[in-house]
Amino acid sequence: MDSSTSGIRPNYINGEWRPAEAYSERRNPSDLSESIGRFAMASPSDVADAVTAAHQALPGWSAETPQKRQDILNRAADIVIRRKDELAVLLSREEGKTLVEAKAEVMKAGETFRYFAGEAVRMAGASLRSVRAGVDIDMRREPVGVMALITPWNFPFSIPVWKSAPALAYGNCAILKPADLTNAIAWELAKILHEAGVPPGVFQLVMGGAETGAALVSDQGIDGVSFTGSGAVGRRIAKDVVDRGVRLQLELGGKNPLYVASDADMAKAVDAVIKGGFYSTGQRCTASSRIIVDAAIHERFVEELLVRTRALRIGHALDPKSDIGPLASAPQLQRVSGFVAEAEQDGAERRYGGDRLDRETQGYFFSPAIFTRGDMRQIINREEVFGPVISIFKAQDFDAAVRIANATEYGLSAGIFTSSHAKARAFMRASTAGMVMVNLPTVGSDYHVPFGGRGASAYGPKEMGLGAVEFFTETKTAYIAD
Ligand SMILES: NC(=O)C1=CN([C@@H]2O[C@H](COP(=O)(O)OP(=O)(O)OC[C@H]3O[C@@H](n4cnc5c(N)ncnc54)[C@H](OP(=O)(O)O)[C@@H]3O)[C@@H](O)[C@H]2O)C=CC1
Ligand SMILES: CCCCCC(=O)O
Repeated sequence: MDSSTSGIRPNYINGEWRPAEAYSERRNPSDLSESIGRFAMASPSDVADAVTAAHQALPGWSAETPQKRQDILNRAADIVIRRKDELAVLLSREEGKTLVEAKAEVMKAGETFRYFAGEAVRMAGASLRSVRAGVDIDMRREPVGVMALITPWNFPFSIPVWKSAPALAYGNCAILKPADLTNAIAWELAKILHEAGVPPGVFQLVMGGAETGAALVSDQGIDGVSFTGSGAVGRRIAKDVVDRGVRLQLELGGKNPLYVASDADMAKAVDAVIKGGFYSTGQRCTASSRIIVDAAIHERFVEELLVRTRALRIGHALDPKSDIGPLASAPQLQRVSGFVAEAEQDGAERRYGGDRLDRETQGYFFSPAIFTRGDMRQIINREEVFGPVISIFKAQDFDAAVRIANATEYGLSAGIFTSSHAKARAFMRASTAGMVMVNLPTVGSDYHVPFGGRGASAYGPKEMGLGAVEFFTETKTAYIAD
């Protein structure tokens, strides 16, 4: 499958591995001396060929039995589970998350394939009586068509699977354009689906940068786009596709609050902030970035958080002693460092961290940053940092905490730590987020329920679970009289 002459991993178009002269190379963010590999950059004509191949495959695939689709997705799940250790090592080497986090991501991808394998035979409609005599109604679901899947680098295996599995389960054809930072693990996904027996043109991989993504989105043969990434790019894609009547699903950023009430279990709340704010090097759309703490416990909370944060081990993602790996890239390091500098200029008090770290290998290592004196006028509390940086607010009471929590254009995830069920229920009702966590970190989600946000965090149907069928199928209602 490799282009033997150059060792460049080829694209996967119409069931064949297609080489290209242009390539990009990825280096391990934990150890820049190590190359992860070289990956072919798909040209606009490669993208056009993929869209043509998808349309050629669509009639057969959409008419395929649900059993056949289920079998292929179950085989993909089997391969993922069988290869989970090597896939996790590759993911950790390429993206920089620790091996523990990489294994969790790979397992979640395998479970997602298994879930949507089952969904293939549960593509349910409804039969109803009409309000008119002698008329029956049949409502059924049908595939949308050729779907462009555009994914970010921070969950470079599970997000492509989150999109590919339902797309295929419901009879669509899918063309994946992964982030250029993380082609290696996406290439393995193409290999897995090829081995699982996906027919030519049903699933395809076109690697490349923003220009490859733009060529795919703007192709007139695309029937739907599922995008996960930054708000800026999502809005650009929306401008391009909505006028064309192309179906669109955007999963964007977050500025997620975690409220620690005075009756919270302090140790659990501190642990949740560490996991939600700093693990995965803070590079999660669901990361806890605004921590709101009741005034009565504010200083005790900050002190306990500082003790735990100082003990964190920042290092090579594959080192079992590392709690936190490097940032994913040089631009990420520059971006996060810039936010730290701005925060201090905006009046936030830097209590810990926020600096680039040297380690035995050259990498993008960065110390988790803790700011107090949080204020919504500070840029760090309005824009997504996408790094291990948290800002702590002091709240005088519950209502003040809810106001701060909701004071954002985003609405992805929000959390509360409290021992009061009444307070938890009140927060769940008052939150403007699409997902609310009670006594849990703001990160983490189950694969069988809808995932997604509101406001600037999303557009269109939710992903995953019962949400996926709304995006990856069209309903058709038939009225039948004798
Ligand atoms: N809501 C959610 O579920 C999640 C949201 N995110 C968000 O993603 C962001 C980080 O990921 P990141 O990859 O940097 O996001 P980007 O928006 O930069 O990129 C996302 C994807 O879009 C591609 N792309 C870039 N420009 C265009 C374009 N003009 N047309 C089509 N495709 C394009 C990128 O390609 P390339 O990278 O090759 O340039 C990449 O594959 C954060 O904001 C984070 O919050 C991340 C995970 C989950
Ligand atoms: C897989 C994409 C988003 C995952 C959200 C989370 O686990 O926090």
